[in-house]
Amino acid sequence: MTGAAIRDPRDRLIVGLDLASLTEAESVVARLGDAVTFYKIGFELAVAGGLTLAERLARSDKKVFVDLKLHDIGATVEKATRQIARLGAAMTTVHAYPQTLRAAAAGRGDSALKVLGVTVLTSWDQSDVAAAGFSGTPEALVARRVKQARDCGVDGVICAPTDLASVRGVAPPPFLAVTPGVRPAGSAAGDQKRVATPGEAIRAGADHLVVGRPILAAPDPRAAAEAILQEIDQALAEA
Ligand SMILES: O=c1ccn([C@@H]2O[C@H](COP(=O)(O)O)[C@@H](O)[C@H]2O)c(=O)[nH]1
Repeated sequence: MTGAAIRDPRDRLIVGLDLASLTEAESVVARLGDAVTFYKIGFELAVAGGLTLAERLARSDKKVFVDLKLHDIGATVEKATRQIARLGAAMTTVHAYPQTLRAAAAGRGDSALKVLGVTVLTSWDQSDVAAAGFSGTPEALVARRVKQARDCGVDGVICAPTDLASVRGVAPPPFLAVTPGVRPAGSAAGDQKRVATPGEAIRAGADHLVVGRPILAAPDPRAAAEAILQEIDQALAEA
């Protein structure tokens, strides 16, 4: 199920478990309880044994996004993607370069895993794009990478919520648009540079929102997640 068809706000919110140990991650999952059904496991937790948690969550009643942003020679990316599919993950990421995208699409095969191409990191602005050696704006680079992701056979992209209007112009649903860089009004942006609120992201066409620190660092993580779910629900009702 993708895009407009996803009406339960819990299927839209992906909580990033950016934590240093399995113990901490398991404690957050327990605290969030049935308020959260979708988790992301990235580099920090993955190197602390997080892939075993990914497998356990996927075998329980949760969905899991294994966010390893693969980028390597094609054979390596293809085999790694196949292994991530075997964990039972619902989503994974590769950097949005054509060779890498095609390899990941091959590794996914006909499994249920959704492969997403990372377009331009949400922590990048114009100066970071230039420093990395690319000409043009972040928006232009995102648009180019979305077209390449679509043409290379992956299932969607990671983009900033502020990119969604142009992303949706190039790749309408059911192509997935998943957005980190989501900040409830008043919460600290941290190192994120292209940000929007949960409501803005949903109204602009995001399928799923990834939220880490605004929930993990909150005094009451469950209440913070529930406030975001309420905002998502409100935005869906307006759509
Ligand atoms: O462009 C990207 C790609 C991935 N991320 C990941 O999303 C979360 C965001 O966490 P916050 O604490 O809500 O900022 C984090 O795991 C990143 O690795 C991203 O932010 N931007």
